[in-house]
Amino acid sequence: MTISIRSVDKKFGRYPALNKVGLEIADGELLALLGPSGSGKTTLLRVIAGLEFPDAGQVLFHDQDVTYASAAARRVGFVFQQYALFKHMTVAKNIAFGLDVRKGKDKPSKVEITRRVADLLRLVELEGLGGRYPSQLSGGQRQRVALSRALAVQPSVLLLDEPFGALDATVRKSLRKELRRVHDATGVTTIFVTHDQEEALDLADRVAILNQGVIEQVGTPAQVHDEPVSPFVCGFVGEANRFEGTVSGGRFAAGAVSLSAGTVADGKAVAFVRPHDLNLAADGFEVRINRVHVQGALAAVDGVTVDGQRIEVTVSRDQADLFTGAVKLSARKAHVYPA
Ligand SMILES: Nc1ncnc2c1ncn2[C@@H]1O[C@H](COP(=O)(O)OP(=O)(O)OP(=O)(O)O)[C@@H](O)[C@H]1O
Repeated sequence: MTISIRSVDKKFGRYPALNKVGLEIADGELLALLGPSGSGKTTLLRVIAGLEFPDAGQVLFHDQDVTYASAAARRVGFVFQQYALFKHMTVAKNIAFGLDVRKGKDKPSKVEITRRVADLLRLVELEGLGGRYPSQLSGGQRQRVALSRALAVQPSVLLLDEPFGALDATVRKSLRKELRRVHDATGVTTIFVTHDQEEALDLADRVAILNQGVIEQVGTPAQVHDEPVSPFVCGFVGEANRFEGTVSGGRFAAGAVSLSAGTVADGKAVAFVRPHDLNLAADGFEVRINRVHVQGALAAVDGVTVDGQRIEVTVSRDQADLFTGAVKLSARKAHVYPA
């Protein structure tokens, strides 16, 4: 199912939650909506679901205008952060629910429903747990049931709103992999809301970054990380050292820090350098090293420039010993924007 969102506006009172939002989602794509709290992610997901209607603009499913169609008519599958499972029903009954409530010729036979539930339990690796009740499952297992239940009705699109938000980091990571595997197995167009950039970059084919109701950039995880189009995207996606300074003749300067500014015009500017884009260089700017801490195969280095700006560097562990006392650093790559 391809989805087109065209110039969608949504206000709550006078507050614009979505402002001229446009987005094209390809058939079978897994897209993450990423942004800070209050940026409009949930509102956009609800507009796509048909749980909220826009003030202006259009939503198209496969070239058909569904802007004001109900959620049921759109055949969307939904997974929320809270496990919205029916407590008094077994796992199997929960998964079968959307099929059980169908009427007439739309309702599959009992045998067919049992087969589909078994397939879905296998898909999310919960075989043998169909007879349990939600209270007898872990948080991660409940979300896998919620995912199966959303998939049972063979939705045209699967929408997930922070589905792993309430789970601990390890379970989140494994469910992320699981969702990707399930997506690849089913091919359902999937839109996933998260405020966790690592989750978005790890999971999605493309990431749409929202800031105050506006989409600032849509791109592959590599594009939004390596070629951020705005200071907001650069600061939000991935780690970065941030400097406020001035561009003059193609160089950015902020106190002791000097960086290539590319084609940015002379004037006030803001610059970002990823910690792994800094390296030792005889003609670099001086940094006094405060601390080196090993993190697995990498080492994180904390330092400070002569005029007191904090600098973070990430290096491979075998280079860590070189970072003692005072060193000189230069940036392999800097992102500079007019301020
Ligand atoms: N029903 C509503 N009534 C009034 N304001 C609302 C309503 N729903 C959302 N808003 C406001 O619209 C803005 C966008 O909210 P939304 O829930 O879409 O953001 P979000 O990016 O999903 O945030 P979070 O990550 O915190 O869930 C927020 O400022 C929010 O307070």
